[in-house]
Amino acid sequence: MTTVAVVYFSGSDHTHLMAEAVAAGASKVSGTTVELHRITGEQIIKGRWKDDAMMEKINLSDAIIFGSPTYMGGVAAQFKAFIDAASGIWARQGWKNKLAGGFTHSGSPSGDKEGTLLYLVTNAAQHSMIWIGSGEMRQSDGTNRLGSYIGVMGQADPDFTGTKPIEVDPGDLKTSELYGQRIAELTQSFRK
Ligand SMILES: Cc1cc2nc3c(=O)[nH]c(=O)nc-3n(C[C@H](O)[C@H](O)[C@H](O)COP(=O)(O)O)c2cc1C
Repeated sequence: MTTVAVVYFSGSDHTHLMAEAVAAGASKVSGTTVELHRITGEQIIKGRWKDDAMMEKINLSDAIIFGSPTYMGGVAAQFKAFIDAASGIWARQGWKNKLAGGFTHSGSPSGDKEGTLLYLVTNAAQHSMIWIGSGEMRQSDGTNRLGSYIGVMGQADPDFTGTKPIEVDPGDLKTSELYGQRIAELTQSFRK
């Protein structure tokens, strides 16, 4: 049995929907336990993220898939606070050789999402984790429609009226699901 943790922040639920799709994909792989861990602003006190119970669970996983919306070309502050809280784990290399992946959602077509994913790669490298790319070619059914190979990208035009339901492009959801499945399968191969 292997455990895949999906750790993410989402301000207005696009990244949350992607996280659920990643989890659904990972759940398709028998012998995989999937955990969704949502970072919230309430976990940050005086600028420091703290949730010992959540961190303990994440530490026990075999793979961690990180998700954040793109805010100003990088990860959201709330997510960065979690990353900074994990620096103690970095010091003892507690995540070494766990598999890692990442996804992000933005409002603009580019929106500089690459900056977010590249930061997640850097963080994984600092932890000596093994980064897994998206692994899908662009396809006419919407799979990897944004052509991101580092990790998974999603994009939807912002609704400045605040009246429309929160939706993620079906192709981005499919890509997220395939990514979760890919990481769960690779985690099982790696742990054999
Ligand atoms: C503080 C802030 C900064 C943002 N910066 C960017 C950005 O740099 N590029 C972009 O395309 N969208 C940007 N957006 C839009 C978000 O990426 C977009 O709304 C995304 O879907 C939010 O994901 P969520 O629903 O999971 O919170 C920003 C939104 C906020 C609130």
